[in-house]
Amino acid sequence: MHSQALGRAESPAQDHSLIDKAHARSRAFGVALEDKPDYARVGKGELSAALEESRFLFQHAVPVMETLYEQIANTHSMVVLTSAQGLVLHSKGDSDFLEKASNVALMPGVDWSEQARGTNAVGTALAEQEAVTVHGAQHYMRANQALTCSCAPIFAPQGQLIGALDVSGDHRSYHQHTLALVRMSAQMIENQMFAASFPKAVRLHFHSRPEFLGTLVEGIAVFTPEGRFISANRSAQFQFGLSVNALQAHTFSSLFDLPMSALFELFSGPSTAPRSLCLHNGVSVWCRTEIRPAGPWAAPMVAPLDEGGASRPGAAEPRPAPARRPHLSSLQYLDTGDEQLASVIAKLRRVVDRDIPIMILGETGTGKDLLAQAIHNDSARARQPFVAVNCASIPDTLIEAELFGYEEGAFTGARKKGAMGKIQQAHGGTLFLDEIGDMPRHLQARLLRVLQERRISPLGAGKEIEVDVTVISATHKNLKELIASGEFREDLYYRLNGLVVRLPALRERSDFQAVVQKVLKALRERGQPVRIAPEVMALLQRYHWPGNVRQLHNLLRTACVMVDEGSAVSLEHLPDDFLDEVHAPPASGAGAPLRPQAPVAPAVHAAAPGGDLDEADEAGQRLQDVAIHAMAQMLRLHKGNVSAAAKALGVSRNTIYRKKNLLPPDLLD
Ligand SMILES: Nc1ncnc2c1ncn2[C@@H]1O[C@H](COP(=O)(O)OP(=O)(O)OP(=O)(O)O)[C@@H](O)[C@H]1O
Repeated sequence: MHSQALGRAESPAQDHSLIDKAHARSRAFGVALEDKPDYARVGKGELSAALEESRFLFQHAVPVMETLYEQIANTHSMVVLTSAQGLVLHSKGDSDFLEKASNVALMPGVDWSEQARGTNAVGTALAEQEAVTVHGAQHYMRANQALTCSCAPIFAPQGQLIGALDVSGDHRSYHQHTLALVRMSAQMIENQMFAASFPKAVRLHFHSRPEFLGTLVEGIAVFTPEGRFISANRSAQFQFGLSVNALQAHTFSSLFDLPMSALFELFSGPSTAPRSLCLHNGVSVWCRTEIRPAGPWAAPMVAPLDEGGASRPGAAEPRPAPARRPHLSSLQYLDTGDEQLASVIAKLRRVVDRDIPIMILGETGTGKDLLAQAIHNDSARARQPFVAVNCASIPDTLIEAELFGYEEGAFTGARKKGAMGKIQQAHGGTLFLDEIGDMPRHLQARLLRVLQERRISPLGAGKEIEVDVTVISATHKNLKELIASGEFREDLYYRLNGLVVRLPALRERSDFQAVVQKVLKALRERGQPVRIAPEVMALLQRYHWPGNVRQLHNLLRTACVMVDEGSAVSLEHLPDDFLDEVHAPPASGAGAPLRPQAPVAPAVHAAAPGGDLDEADEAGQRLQDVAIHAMAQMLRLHKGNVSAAAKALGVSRNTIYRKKNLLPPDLLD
């Protein structure tokens, strides 16, 4: 589209309240209406630092700016790229429309924040995080009223504001479509940055109309190969009806009501035709995906710029992402000063690489999965696969195929070429059997045979396949009780419990503050603020944390999102439901939400002093009834969506799956 084809109008249809708000901010900043134009540029060092910080944006924005400029050439306008602070990083075009005194106004190094220049498209778009045109007299400073400017903010693939794209020109050259053009160009930059990020992630392209796949308006969402949400572009956020922050609590299966394995299955054939899927809100979309190998998925932020601001040859090529971050995945990382945990870690270190099966016990969210990964990463098998199977979340009817795999035609609906089971996938590495207490009885014998004979026979296969796996299992259940009731095989139990370790609940740990700091550090690595006010720490320390570290992690993540950059997390940033729970008087039989000041022993079947075991059992039963009732209510509210119900309750999905036998059968999706 050439500029001549753009429609003209006298002035933009503008949301006046937005301009009024910007004027009020400008007054509060003390910007003077009549200030003489002063377009002093920041020093060379400061500009280089800003360019360095924005190098990823710069690399992807410059080519788009060229194209945009071709479309507005001869309109006495310039295309301008700024940082998130409103500092001009790059501009393209002829500044002859500017008065002599101000012909450097749009040059790199000039600050166009609202604080510096009052209401203007760049400053106001950044402040409002919204695309805006500021035309003629709408500018706060008289010196800028000869301009018409349209600007759109630009967001990084991880969701944070990183800059703005602007077209500024003589106010007489105003075109009503300039803002749309700028908005589309900003989106193009965002999509290109998105495409260059998360190289190893599973990337899903989708739109309700198949002809829009591959265009600027398609939704793109990326997930880890295990199905954890990583990020989504603007269109995807719009289609999900959720912001990128809200999406952090989701997984592929909670957004598409399908397990990740079904997606792999759907796109496993040679056809690249789009397939129809249904979003969690009931909207049907057409999807395309490229299944990539599992592996590290974080985005490299590409190579640095040289002095002149140009990217180095080949700089757009992503550097290979580092392998796993060692501090996040080793036993050493988990040791933060709690004595019980230190002794667990010391025992584990002795058995790593000794081919001794390890069993991890602990409440939900205490970090059993993380510990299993750490054991694997500290072992000689670290470069081989780590394959986790959650026995509680796979329906009984599928667990056999999931674990042992199947051959072509093994059962109705079996995939054409058959499928490799998880045990075989773990060959050479570690098989982590999470929630082993939920393994159906009839499969326990088969599993035992695999562990004894180190061979598997996939469903429908005549032959056996050798497998070499080291096994780690985990459960929150009392396996001895399950053995007594005949639900768990004793011989399998003894096969699995070479070394049994128990992870302490968060409320029992003496290193609570260190755990909080570690979780905050992990959040900071995703660009979020980290300080925490002392009264918040005191409150957190007194809470009883039924969901353990997972609950703490979720709470801090939400709180950090609420906080302005540089400020500390204070009480007002904590979610209302958490504060309600903390401040509610303890319901009879439901236990107090705050833990006693002194560390407590695990409360399993502990009779109160002077009380008898029956009373404790009764209280435990009442507690269980309350929990089941709450789960059923939440599941009803969320139409059987286990992830959404678990999130609303602040528990893990496993906690709900574990109670599935006690819940009305039609409630689980
Ligand atoms: N020591 C820790 N430091 C930081 N984060 C942790 C720690 N332990 C657990 N977490 C975090 O808490 C969450 C739950 O951990 P994990 O899945 O390992 O628990 P789990 O005991 O296996 O839970 P479940 O029994 O419900 O499967 C994860 O987000 C994990 O990263």
